[in-house]
Amino acid sequence: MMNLPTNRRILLIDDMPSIHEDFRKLLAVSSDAMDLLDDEALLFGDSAAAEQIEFELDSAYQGQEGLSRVQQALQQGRPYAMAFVDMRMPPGWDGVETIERLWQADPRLQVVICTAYTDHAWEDVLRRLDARDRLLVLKKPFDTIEVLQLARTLVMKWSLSLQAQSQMDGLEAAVRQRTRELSDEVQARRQAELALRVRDRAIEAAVNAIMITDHLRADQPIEYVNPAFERITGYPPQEVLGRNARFLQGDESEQPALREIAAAVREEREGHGVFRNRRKDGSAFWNELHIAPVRDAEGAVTHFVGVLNDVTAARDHQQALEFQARHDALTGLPNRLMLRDRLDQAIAHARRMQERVGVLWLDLDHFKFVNDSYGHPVGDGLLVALSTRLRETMRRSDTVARLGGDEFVVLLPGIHRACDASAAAQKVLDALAPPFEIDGHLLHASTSVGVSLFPEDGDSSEALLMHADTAMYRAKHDGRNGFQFYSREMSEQARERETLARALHTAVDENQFELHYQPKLDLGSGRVTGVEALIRWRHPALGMVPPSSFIPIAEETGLIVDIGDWVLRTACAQAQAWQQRWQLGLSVAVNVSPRQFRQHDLPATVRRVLDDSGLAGGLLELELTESLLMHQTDAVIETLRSIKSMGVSLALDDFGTGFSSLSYLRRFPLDLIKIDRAFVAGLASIEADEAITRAIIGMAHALGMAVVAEGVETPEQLAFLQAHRCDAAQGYLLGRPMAAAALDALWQAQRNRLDTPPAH
Ligand SMILES: Nc1nc2c(ncn2[C@@H]2O[C@@H]3COP(=O)(O)O[C@H]4[C@@H](O)[C@H](n5cnc6c(=O)[nH]c(N)nc65)O[C@@H]4COP(=O)(O)O[C@H]3[C@H]2O)c(=O)[nH]1
Repeated sequence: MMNLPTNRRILLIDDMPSIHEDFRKLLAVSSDAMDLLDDEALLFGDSAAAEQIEFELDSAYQGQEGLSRVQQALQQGRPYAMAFVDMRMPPGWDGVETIERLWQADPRLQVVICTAYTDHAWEDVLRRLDARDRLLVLKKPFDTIEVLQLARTLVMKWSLSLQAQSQMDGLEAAVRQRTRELSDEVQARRQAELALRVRDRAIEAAVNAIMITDHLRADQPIEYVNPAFERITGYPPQEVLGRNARFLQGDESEQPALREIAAAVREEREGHGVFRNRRKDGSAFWNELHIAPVRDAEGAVTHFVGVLNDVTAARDHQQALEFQARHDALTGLPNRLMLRDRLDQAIAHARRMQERVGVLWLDLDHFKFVNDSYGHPVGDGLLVALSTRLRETMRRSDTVARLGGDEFVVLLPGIHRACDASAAAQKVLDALAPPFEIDGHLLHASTSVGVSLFPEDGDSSEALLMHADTAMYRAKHDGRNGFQFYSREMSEQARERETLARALHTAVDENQFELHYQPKLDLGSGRVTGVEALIRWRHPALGMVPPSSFIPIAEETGLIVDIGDWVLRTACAQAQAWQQRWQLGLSVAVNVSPRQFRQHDLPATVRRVLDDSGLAGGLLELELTESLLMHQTDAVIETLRSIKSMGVSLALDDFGTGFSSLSYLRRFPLDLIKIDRAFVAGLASIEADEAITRAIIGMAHALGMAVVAEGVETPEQLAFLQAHRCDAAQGYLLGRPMAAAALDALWQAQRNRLDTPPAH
């Protein structure tokens, strides 16, 4: 038996105090009543009778009072289970009105109308109150048992209905709860479906190809591919579903990245690789593939998801960048970086195989002239053409690299003898000998080549390159357009050169230079008509340093410009001093180096120096080298002309040692040619030298130029030159270069001779 909520509170509303008395007695538990209840228990099997029923009876004598008691009881949380309400209670509300009010306050209150008669028809009453199950009618006079039974039943009913209500509320709450849960579930399912749809859509719309394979079936067939798969590979889904993805490999199944993917599948883990695949049309593309296993609830792999990305463009770009980083932009040849790699490899290989490695360092002779004279596009064209020729000439296994500017290196891996390297060097020289035609210009690209060998000249790429460079420098020094093997002495010389270069800076700052002057004899008159100024460096520790040792360094370092200015100023000042003192019209010849000619505004300098010294332009002669004129241009001719317009003479020095082409002499406004002392040395002994000297004199005269012979040391040489109408001569025979003061005696004698009238 469940525990019912008990409520024994009963309110009696009646205007008759006697009735209240009667009810009080009635509802007190009498033995009769207990008997009666026992009978009921026997009949209904309920043990309610066993309970000690003690009603709590309250009294009210008017409807209003009854209402306030009901309200009070509600406030206390102890409502009445029922009320006996008298029908007629003058002067207050009658029973019906009272009941209406009571129910407004407490709709659960059960009411028993006590009446002997009624002013209302019962139908009206019931319709008006509309609460038949809460309302009973008790006719007076009351029967004790009836009242008691009514009270007991209604009290019980109140409890039962309260319980029923609470059960109903519980049920409703449970239903509400379940409904909420169900709607949550529905909502969650909807959201899951939406999320799946979004994911599906994302896969469908993905730029990357997505492929799902069945891991549980034999040969792991493709189960799904998204539209991007067809875009990238060209294969529509129907042609790939059910197949293993390896058909994308074509015949390139040996790529290392593929092995990594296969391992990842085998080991059921994530994997990544970039490899070449084939599209349906057979074209190759670079596929960057990521794969990841999909596991079921138990953790077993059921599928693999693969994301494919066509990275061909990015890879091409990267390869282009890598190519750029390792190649020369102009010629496409490997650059220094790549050369170093190849050289390192060649050395390692040669060391294992007991072979040699040859390094040829090439430097174009006079490339700067090409650039300066014809402009950079022509210079670039020459470099490109030369690169092509070199590449075509050398073996495929050789590396032809450009280090920048006009410097190239040819790497000869795996040679056996030193003569293999010299043969290669000669091949380079031969290949570059024929002229190049660039933009309508015929250009010669003579080259100086330095050769170093592994292992004898060094066992590292740095050493081999450095020594090949040193050897090249020597080759250039020894007359250009040739090759030279490296030797240990060269390194020593290179070191000396460096020391000298540093000392030369100090020499310029501290003016350690002097000028010596070598007389030039006019062979017609037998008089000294001028001198050549020759620089001397008196180094505080090294003593006299010959010009042949420091002029090339001064050229390389650019110091020649300052030195040349000093020479010009000093020589002109000296010539003017002599002129003022001796009035002999002696000219002074000054050597002008190519760099000086190129980098300096020479006409302006000459003008300034003449003005400053006061020397007449006609007494100055500039000696130019052949290489300076070799790449004749309008600019060079223009410079020469403007110098000549000051009355200054122009001489071509060391004629016969360089290209010695008389044809180009015609184009320059030259006044005289100086025959190199190498030819003069052979006069009166070597027939060929005599023939050449004769030819030079003849052709120079034909072109309106005078000829000066250098290095005359013997009377025979002098006699030969005189006999062949050479105009002037210099040489130890006639006078060594000497300090200015030492020449005063000569000028004095010459002055005297002029002042003494000839004897008749
Ligand atoms: N064996 C022999 N040699 C003779 C004889 N007569 C003269 N010499 C030498 O021949 C060289 C002539 O000068 P160079 O050909 O212009 O050759 C010059 C010239 O190219 C250059 N040089 C000298 N001074 C200057 C200068 O002030 N400026 C520039 N740019 N170069 C200079 O240095 C080169 C060498 O000058 P130096 O040593 O003074 O050598 C001088 C001179 O001393 C002889 O009979 N026999």
